[in-house]
Amino acid sequence: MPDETELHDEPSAPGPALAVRGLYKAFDAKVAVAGVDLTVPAGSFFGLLGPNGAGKTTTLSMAVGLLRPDAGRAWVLGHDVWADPVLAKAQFGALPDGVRLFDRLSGPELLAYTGLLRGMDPAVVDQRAAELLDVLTLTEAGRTLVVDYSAGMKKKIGLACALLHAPRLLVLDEPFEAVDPVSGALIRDILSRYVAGGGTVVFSSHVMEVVERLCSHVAILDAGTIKAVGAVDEVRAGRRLEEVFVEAVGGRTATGDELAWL
Ligand SMILES: Nc1ncnc2c1ncn2[C@@H]1O[C@H](COP(=O)(O)OP(=O)(O)OP(=O)(O)O)[C@@H](O)[C@H]1O
Repeated sequence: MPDETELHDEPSAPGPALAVRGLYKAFDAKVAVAGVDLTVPAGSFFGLLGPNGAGKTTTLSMAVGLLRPDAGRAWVLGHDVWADPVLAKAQFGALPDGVRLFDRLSGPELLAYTGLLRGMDPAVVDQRAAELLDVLTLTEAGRTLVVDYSAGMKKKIGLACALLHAPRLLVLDEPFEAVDPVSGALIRDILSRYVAGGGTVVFSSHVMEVVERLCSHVAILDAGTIKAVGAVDEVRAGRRLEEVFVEAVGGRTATGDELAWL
């Protein structure tokens, strides 16, 4: 584990939307995140790419205050996520991994509950909830409990909860996973408009095309460390992002001899 004194300086004002310094997390002997520094500029569309098990979920969970790091710090719009959690958490909306939701509620109930927890005016919550359910095609689900939603519907209601209080930063773990192509296109549109309007999005993915199409900035994470980071064009340096990714994470190619029994 790195010594806290080795950490880089705190991000200076006017700060980035999200900054993490020296994030480190081990689960017993397994080091999941091995000292990650990231600076997400305000107004950027930032993709965190990495193969399975790279540490994306662990990094984002620590960045939004859902998982306590063994070392390191995180700031949202200048507010320390661990020292000043109430203020920091008011600044962003998060879609956590596995969509940890109060799923014994219907979609409208979950949105109402989320809005009231955030101290929002009930009339505003009702109006925004109806609009979000409509735009995300969840109105038809009616009183169905979220626990009985499909995986893609759970992603969408989780996204609706993250958007409800109109935060300036969204931190989304695999927002496109399990959603159908129509919903995927819809979510891309919503997020693109949100960024065009001055918001900042950070999301994790393994889908290169989505990151290449949407993002202004990218970080490639592998084995708990950042292998490349910067504006997408800088990281790509004239190549396809997939090539850079495979090179960065040491991709393996099939020789044709594997699984000969299959
Ligand atoms: N609660 C936990 N207990 C033990 N090990 C964990 C725990 N959470 C994560 N890990 C381990 O930490 C490593 C990083 O996991 P993480 O979920 O952050 O990766 P990821 O990049 O999000 O992967 P994926 O793309 O497959 O979702 C993995 O080796 C995983 O097994």
